[in-house]
Amino acid sequence: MIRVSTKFDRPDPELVERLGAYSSATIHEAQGRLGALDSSIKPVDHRMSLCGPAFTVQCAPRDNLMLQTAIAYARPGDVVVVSGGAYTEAGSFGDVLANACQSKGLAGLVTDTGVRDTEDLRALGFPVFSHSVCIKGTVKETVGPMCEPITVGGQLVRPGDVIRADADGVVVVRREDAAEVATASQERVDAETGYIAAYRAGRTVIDICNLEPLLAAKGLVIED
Ligand SMILES: O=C([O-])CC(=O)C(=O)O
Ligand SMILES: [Mg+2]
Repeated sequence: MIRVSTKFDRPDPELVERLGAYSSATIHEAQGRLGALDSSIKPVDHRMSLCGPAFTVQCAPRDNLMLQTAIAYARPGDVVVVSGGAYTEAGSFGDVLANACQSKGLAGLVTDTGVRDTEDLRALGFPVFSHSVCIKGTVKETVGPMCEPITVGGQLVRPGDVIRADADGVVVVRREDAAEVATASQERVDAETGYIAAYRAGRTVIDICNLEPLLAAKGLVIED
């Protein structure tokens, strides 16, 4: 017998909302360039984005039994994070399951395997981030872990960690670091807003980034 528990601590919803205000790239930078899932995991529509606690599940390759089970037990606001062993030649999720997720109020799905029915997923607007798009169907045979730490896109994802994803990619934030990362993200946005204002006012990259001493120290002489 395999026992799984669906009980885990979720982050404060206000904290999730705060992180959702920042882009995946900003969060990745703000937490010291950590947490980015492999860049091959991308939205099926660039307008899709999500932010929510991870509800993790491990599937056997080309088998979506546990993914279906996870959808049944995930809570509104959760992001279902699926490892299918990075098996690309399977369409483990499509518009039928997306309707099940959306009607439950789930925040989205992230997977290192494939999805299908992408035209319908785009029309539905349920946020789906996948490693591949593949028409090949899956079986429902293998039980496995749910709400346990898994590896997806080269990153460890634990249940309750915060997943933020947008057109640029997917980043995971440790639940215990979420408040600190939100603050650091705001600091980064403030700094970047300052850079943009300075560039628009006509200042140069050399000036703003103080590149002259750096380039000179590296022995670069520019004849302009
Ligand atoms: O049926 C499946 O297993 C996956 C799929 O295509 C859907 O959810 O529409
Ligand atoms: Mg389908």
